[in-house]
Amino acid sequence: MPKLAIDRDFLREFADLEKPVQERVEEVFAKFDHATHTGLHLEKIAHARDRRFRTIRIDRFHRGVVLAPESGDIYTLLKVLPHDDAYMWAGRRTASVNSATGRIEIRDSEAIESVRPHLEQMAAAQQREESAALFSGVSDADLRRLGIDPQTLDFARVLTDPVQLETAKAFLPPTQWQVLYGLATGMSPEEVWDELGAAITEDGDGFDPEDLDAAVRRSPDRLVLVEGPRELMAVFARPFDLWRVYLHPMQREAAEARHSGPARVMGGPGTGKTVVALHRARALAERGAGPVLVTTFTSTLAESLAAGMKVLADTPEMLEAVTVENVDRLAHRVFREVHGQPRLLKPPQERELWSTAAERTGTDFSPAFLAEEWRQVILAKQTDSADAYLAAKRTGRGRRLGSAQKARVWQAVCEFQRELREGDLWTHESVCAEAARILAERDEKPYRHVVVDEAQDLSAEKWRLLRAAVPQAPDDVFIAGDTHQRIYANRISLREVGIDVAGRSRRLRVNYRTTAQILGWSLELLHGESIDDMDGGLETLAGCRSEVSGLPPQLTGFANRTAELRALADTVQEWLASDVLPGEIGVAARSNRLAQEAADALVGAGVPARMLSGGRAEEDAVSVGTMHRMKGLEFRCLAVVGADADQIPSAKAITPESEDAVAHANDLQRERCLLFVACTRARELLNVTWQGEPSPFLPGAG
Ligand SMILES: Nc1ncnc2c1ncn2[C@@H]1O[C@H](COP(=O)(O)OP(=O)(O)OP(=O)(O)O)[C@@H](O)[C@H]1O
Repeated sequence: MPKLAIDRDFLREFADLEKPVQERVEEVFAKFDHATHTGLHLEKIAHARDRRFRTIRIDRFHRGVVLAPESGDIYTLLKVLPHDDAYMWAGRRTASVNSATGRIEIRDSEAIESVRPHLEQMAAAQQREESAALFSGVSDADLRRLGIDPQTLDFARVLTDPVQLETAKAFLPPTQWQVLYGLATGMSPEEVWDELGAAITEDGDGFDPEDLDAAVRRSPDRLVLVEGPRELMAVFARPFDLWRVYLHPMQREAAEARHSGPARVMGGPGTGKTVVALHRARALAERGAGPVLVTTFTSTLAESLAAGMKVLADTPEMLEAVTVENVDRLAHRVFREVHGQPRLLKPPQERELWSTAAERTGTDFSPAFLAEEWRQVILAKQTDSADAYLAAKRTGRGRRLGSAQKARVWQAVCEFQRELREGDLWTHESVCAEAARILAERDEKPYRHVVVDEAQDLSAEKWRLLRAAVPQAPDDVFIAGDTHQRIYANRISLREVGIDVAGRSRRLRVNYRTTAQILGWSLELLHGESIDDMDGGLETLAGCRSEVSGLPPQLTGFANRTAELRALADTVQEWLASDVLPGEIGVAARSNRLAQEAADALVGAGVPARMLSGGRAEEDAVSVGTMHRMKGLEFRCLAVVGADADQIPSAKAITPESEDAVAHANDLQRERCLLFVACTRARELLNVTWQGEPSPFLPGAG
């Protein structure tokens, strides 16, 4: 039975076709799986360079271009174009199998052949001037090993200038172009080979260059094989949600692998960790071993995961097998089942209780210090006695405490906890710790698998709850996160909370969100910072890259806030005038107050703008919010306002160095990470502004 594969570029173009043409495309291909290829009336193309390209009638004016195998039964839909354009497009192209990756490649052979003589002449002229060929330092053997085929190799040999290579992107086979581009930018063949690593599915040789079926199956990042009309309609219904069906091989591997225990996926911003987490949840639900929990640290992020899950889980049974909720919600649910509704302590009440505890026990530690010590050491390490506290490692707490001081802190903590007990008072943390205790004692766990997104921001008691929510079994815990994007104070070690991912970590490197220019500049923000990997080592963003090129971030300083916000309104209006929709624009500020000022300035200038509250961007208004609220969102155009020395780092968020040097350094790092998170929400354009002195974190400002 013939099968249909759809090219990802076509799907994007499908969205731009007129509705009646879209409907015809759906009708024509819906019949595909019960037709034979002859029944489909695939027409040969006279004078085609590659006889495997065929066309199919869509309506009076349009033709589809299909790649038909000579043997095998997978047909690939590549294009739908007006009649003459379709014939021209198909007539000039050839399909081949990349010898390094085994994946399918399509090139515009006619363009390669017609440009080549001109380049050759230029090369000959330059040789007389003794300027070198672009790849003179790379041997043919290396090029071949990296999958460069004879036609591309011959072409590469006449290139003398990187600009020529840029232009050739439009017609060379894409993977081979990337290889050449890597070499042209100074990478060694070994480095390029490593880059190809994820794409190399089997050991180099042995790919049959004629076996297109096998090549299609090896190309899930580019071609999706649809299983029947229902799946076909689902693909056509969401042409923009490419992540739904086309996964990078590394993403697919991370989503589908089987593990003997907990596993995780790491990677810089926009590399598709959330996408992998959702696919993982679907894969686990499909395996049917038991209920899956998908979770994260805020309700806003959980909402967007739930929306993603709805897109992915296409049957009611699958949706039922997967629960999406944030960890606090799970904690409160488990707690309520046993104790009923908790009486929660409000932050001012908590401060008062700490002051009283400090007074009664005669210690001079500040309420804020005691509260942090309780959260980060006593709760985080489950410290339940004075001796345990004396022995506890106080990771992340800089101020050294002698044993006499520790004894006084312990007394104050006991006093605070006594007040909680006697008043039956709880905090979110103690609710979570209690829920973890309840589940740890149960033999029957509520879930079989847990998938955690934005893992870097969860506290130790939350991890303990999640650990206790699933049995220790294969594929029990799956973690997605990036410690470079940690924006809250929790620094934990996965091992200490009973989660061992050793040997089961994967790293994603290709950024699908941001342009290379925005990503490169944002990475500079964190340059030189040592950031832990939650597993005893250091995390790295090395190799994180985007394959999309765009404009560099625009950095501008102003004399005062009024001028800065006036310029913001002008910029946003320019974006709107260039066809960007209001919902595709975001404005981020460090403080809620400045965000509100920015929103007011936009509304005052007649721009529809709304403060982010639930976290969801609205289609008809520019979204304005704090950098914390930006987490998990993305915008075509993003303005970061108030990137001043006074706002970033925010003095309120920084522990004075004199009080605690380690906490001070950690707080500074967190502020950097927050700015990094905000800037990496931009897809195409990023505009960063400040008044007076720029933030010391900004690369290239001032
Ligand atoms: N294979 C893919 N094909 C097309 N688009 C993709 C793919 N993977 C991810 N994306 C898109 O890239 C963007 C970033 O993906 P995602 O939010 O999963 O990344 P992330 O690593 O979780 O990001 P961050 O850590 O910055 O929050 C999204 O718009 C997503 O739809």
